[in-house]
Amino acid sequence: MDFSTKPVLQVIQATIFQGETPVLSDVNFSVEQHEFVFLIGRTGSGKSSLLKTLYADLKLQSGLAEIVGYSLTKIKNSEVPFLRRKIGIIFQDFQLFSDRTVWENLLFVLKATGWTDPVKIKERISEVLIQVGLTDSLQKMPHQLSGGEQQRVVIARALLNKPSILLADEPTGNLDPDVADGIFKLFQDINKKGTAILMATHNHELLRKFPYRVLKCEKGRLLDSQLHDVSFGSSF
Ligand SMILES: Nc1ncnc2c1ncn2[C@@H]1O[C@H](COP(=O)(O)OP(=O)(O)OP(=O)(O)O)[C@@H](O)[C@H]1O
Repeated sequence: MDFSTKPVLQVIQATIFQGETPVLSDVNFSVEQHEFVFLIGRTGSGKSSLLKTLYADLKLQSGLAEIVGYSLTKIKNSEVPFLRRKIGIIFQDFQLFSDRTVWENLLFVLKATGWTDPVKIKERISEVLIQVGLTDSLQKMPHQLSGGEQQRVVIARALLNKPSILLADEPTGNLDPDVADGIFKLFQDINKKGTAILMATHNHELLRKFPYRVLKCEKGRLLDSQLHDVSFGSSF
């Protein structure tokens, strides 16, 4: 366990680009260990571009950013897989291998990230499936699971390497409201156990119900509810 008080993520004077086009400028924020932060903004305002920059899918071309101990300015391509082991990434569309069982989907990630001991592999897969409340689904194919169950497997997969932060892009977007509530509660449980969470969402209900800190992409800037009056009325 990391007992330091260093932020898990820090961005200083960054510009977020899509190709040559700046999407967000003068981006400054940090996320502390154990924090839960919402990322909001209208469609096309730059939420996904920011998240993609944070997991090194888009290059940080200007400014500084450090996440889970890696500098995004200096990171080499060969280091990106190691960075992603310490970040859990969760998207709206589930992206499980449709031709593999739950067990095989999880096993694939562990093997790809250097796990070799069969006993430890079995143990870790059981642990994450217990954590997401899916203990009976090991041998099921993704199509045999509901949308909410599939999203739980995706979350289990993101937890395998005990990440310090989860980056989630609209993780409840495709789900029925009741199912979405269950998934959100799971994120809260994970956060309570010490993993920071940065979650992009369009879900007004969540913002009203849970007074977590909010970062808002607006007109090419990133506003922070700790510093600015961030409105999240009806249009974001
Ligand atoms: N692959 C891409 N190539 C070029 N431009 C892109 C690409 N993806 C997104 N953009 C542009 O970058 C800007 C920010 O898009 P982004 O996807 O980050 O917004 P968003 O806030 O995540 O939107 P949404 O809520 O719809 O997911 C938009 O103008 C978009 O058109």
